[in-house]
Amino acid sequence: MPHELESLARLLPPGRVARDVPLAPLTTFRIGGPADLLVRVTTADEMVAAIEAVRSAGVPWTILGAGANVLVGDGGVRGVVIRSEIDGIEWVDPLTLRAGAGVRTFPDLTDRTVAAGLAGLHHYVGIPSSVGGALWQNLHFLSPDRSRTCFIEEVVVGADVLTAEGERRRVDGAWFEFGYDDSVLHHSPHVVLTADFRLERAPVAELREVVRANLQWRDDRHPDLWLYPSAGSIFKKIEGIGAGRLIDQCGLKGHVHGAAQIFHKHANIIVNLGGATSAEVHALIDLARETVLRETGYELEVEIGLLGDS
Ligand SMILES: NC(=O)C1=CN([C@@H]2O[C@H](COP(=O)(O)OP(=O)(O)OC[C@H]3O[C@@H](n4cnc5c(N)ncnc54)[C@H](OP(=O)(O)O)[C@@H]3O)[C@@H](O)[C@H]2O)C=CC1
Ligand SMILES: C=C(O[C@H]1[C@H](O)[C@@H](CO)O[C@H](OP(=O)(O)OP(=O)(O)OC[C@H]2O[C@@H](n3ccc(=O)[nH]c3=O)[C@H](O)[C@@H]2O)[C@@H]1NC(C)=O)C(=O)O
Repeated sequence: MPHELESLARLLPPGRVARDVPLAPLTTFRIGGPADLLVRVTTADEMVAAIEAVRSAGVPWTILGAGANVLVGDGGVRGVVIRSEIDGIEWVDPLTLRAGAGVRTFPDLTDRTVAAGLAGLHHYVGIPSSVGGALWQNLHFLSPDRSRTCFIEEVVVGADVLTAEGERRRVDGAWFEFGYDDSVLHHSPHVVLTADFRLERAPVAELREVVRANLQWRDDRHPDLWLYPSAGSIFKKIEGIGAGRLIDQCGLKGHVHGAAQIFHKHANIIVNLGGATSAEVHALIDLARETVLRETGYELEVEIGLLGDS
């Protein structure tokens, strides 16, 4: 191990740096080989120390949040995987919540804000994500009347980040250059340490009704992660058409390859039926892309992050 990583291991509490750690249990897909080295950080200072160590050691590194939007290759991930478990939720003022990048948007932030009668994060109930992953992908869900999509960017007012240049600084929401399934985090290796969300007062009963309806909506379409591990939508949205609808029209819904399946309720989701490999999921991705292109002319683009060696 390079000496910078030895020093990091000495700095962190015992057990937070380990070699050859299987990543499958750290993902909602439950698929993937080991990280050469896994480092778990629970504070912003530990994250900064970890990034400084991997940068000066010159080894490849990857950040993992809730592991809800990634497919890890069967060969695992070379170099260092830093799991963001940055903790802590505090009120900056009565309407502004600050949360560590490793905090779960659901259930931690939804539960806390709904109970306090604050609107803004309740839309994202039921969606697995860390705060860092939510900013990375601009977490989104349909509005209560289903007429538009709500994005987490609407409530992000600031964040503490470690920039790609190694500077720790406070940024505002605009700095993230949010788009659909997109932010500046996709394009430069900046790291989110904490984020601030500005919320609005709303009656608790009204928020609870949105929570109930959104959970019902997801339950009707999405796999229960305990029964069917998955990573949510596999392909990017095709506005007004629907990636899932195209795959469905091509007759691929329910198609099985090994232990991976194009989910029987929603064709844009691939599920792990038990012991699926990354290679099996890739085979289904290729099948869907080739079939949809041949039969409809549309090119499907993968939405999830593909980590490591397939
Ligand atoms: N709508 C839905 O039903 C679903 C939506 N999702 C979305 O997927 C995302 C899942 O989040 P999560 O599981 O936590 O992410 P993951 O653990 O899946 O990590 C995905 C990527 O997020 C980036 N990332 C994570 N934390 C940080 C951080 N602190 N700073 C910078 N980058 C970070 C990393 O990108 P890099 O490697 O480039 O550094 C990482 O590879 C959410 O945004 C959610 O919207 C997921 C499932 C279902
Ligand atoms: C699941 C995710 O995000 C979800 C998000 O939860 C919901 C609610 O906002 O809207 C999107 O789903 P979606 O179901 O609209 O996505 P698509 O797969 O493009 O489906 C569009 C439409 O196709 C139709 N459809 C879908 C699947 C199917 O098997 N058959 C079918 O006919 C449905 O009418 C559906 O409404 C996001 N998916 C994408 C790719 O943008 C994720 O990011 O992982």
